[in-house]
Amino acid sequence: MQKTVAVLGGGIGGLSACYHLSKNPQVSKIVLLESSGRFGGWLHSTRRADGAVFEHGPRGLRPNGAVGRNTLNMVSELGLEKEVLPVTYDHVASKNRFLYVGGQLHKMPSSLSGVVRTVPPFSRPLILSVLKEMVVARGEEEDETVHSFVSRRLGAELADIAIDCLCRGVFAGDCRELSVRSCFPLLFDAERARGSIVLGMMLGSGSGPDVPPSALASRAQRERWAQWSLQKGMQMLPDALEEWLRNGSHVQIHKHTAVKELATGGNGWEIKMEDGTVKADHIISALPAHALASALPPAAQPLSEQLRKISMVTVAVVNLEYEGSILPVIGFGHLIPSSEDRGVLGVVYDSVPFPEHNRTGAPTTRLTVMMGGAWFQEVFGSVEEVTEKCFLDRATQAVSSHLRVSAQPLWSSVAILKDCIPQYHLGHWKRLENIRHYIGHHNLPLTLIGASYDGVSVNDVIFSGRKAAQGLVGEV
Ligand SMILES: C=Cc1c2[nH]c(c1C)Cc1[nH]c(c(CCC(=O)O)c1C)Cc1[nH]c(c(C)c1CCC(=O)O)Cc1[nH]c(c(C)c1C=C)C2
Repeated sequence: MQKTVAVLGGGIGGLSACYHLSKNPQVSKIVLLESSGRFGGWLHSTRRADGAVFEHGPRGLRPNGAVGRNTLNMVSELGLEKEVLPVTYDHVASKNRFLYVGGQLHKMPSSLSGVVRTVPPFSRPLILSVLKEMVVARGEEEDETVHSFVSRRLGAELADIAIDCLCRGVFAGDCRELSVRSCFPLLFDAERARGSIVLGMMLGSGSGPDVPPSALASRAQRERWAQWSLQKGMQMLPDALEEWLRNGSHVQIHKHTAVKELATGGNGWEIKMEDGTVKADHIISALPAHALASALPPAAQPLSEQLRKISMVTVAVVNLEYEGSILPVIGFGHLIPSSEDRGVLGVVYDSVPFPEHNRTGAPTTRLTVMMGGAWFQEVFGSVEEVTEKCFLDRATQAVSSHLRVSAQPLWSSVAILKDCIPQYHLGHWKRLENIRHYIGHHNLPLTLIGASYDGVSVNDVIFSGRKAAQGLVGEV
């Protein structure tokens, strides 16, 4: 029998699920419901008439691993190959990353000599921590915070500075609360399998899903791409997916359609919106966990309770454009540990990896300052009350003190990404186990995808959409 699948949420995960469902002959109808007026979620680019492109959310994607190959395969199938802007590992934006500690920028070691010497802000050569790591006893806990795990294995200094920064760059989160098991499963598994992160990384600790590479993904590997973007910004990807879905005969696309309530009925669902009801045999939810919790029926209260425990943080993203080449250093950008400044997380030097996104004509420098995250409320107060001007002032202050830039920006934009990154706090794995057990035990025709569960990167989210769509084969 042919079935109807409803996909809730038109971010990149929901679009990816629809794309793969549209190739599944067992699915006769796909209904995509998006509450806002646009698809793509946090993938959002401003394209100015003079050719300049500014990213308000994720910028370069990584090509590595099964999930990275999977995204490039999709890019290729969507006909976007010619739009790809690769950045290789030997590019200066891949080699040079900085930390802002003690009022100064410090280049992170990127070669062997940087690992064997003492390189500030660290007080001893990194090689000593690495060698010692191999003999530290295996942890016994089911989960541990990222900070505690790294302090135990590599020392407090690396945890306080490097890992604190990394967690701010990836999760905009606090490494003292984030779970190593869920945020860095490769590190956790390496310790479990080999007793050491270093040995685990060298020897490998298991294989990922099998995703054969397209010609584009093979090219990325051959040419050693570290990251890539698209000519007119990352938003080209959801735009191309939307076009693909609009050309499909059995996909119904709805924008401005918020889901109010979900009710189970017969073997499927009744999805109540402001102006009508849709019936579906199966739901793929690409909504953030807390948004799904609010729509679930009262009978599913234990599930809603678990979903609500997956918290989110808000990031203020300020894009700045300056006249000329104003950077005192060249690289990917710099991160700031929470001990130095709790509110400003980092600065990305966008024009270094992607000069193609600069306006045509005279040279410019494009920067993005990221603020808030896990410290948003503490530093800036309530998201409803804080003004865009406050973020713009704080961002230009940070650029002038960290990069010694006294010029005023030519152009700026402030975006407040409310609840944009889920936080996999200590015990996240157990919450996922409870959630999946509830869904299985109650035979709910419901699949959860998106950043709230098994990985926050764009590649992870796209892959979760594919897995959900393919997992329905034989089931719907
Ligand atoms: C809106 C802000 C975001 C911040 N992190 C993410 C977003 C969308 C998500 C994210 N960023 C990175 C990853 C890792 C995996 C990947 O797919 O690339 C994820 C899930 C990488 C990254 N982005 C920045 C940094 C410093 C890193 C760490 C790794 C690296 O050095 O390449 C830029 C950056 N992103 C955020 C901040 C605060 C920041 C600071 C410069 C938050």
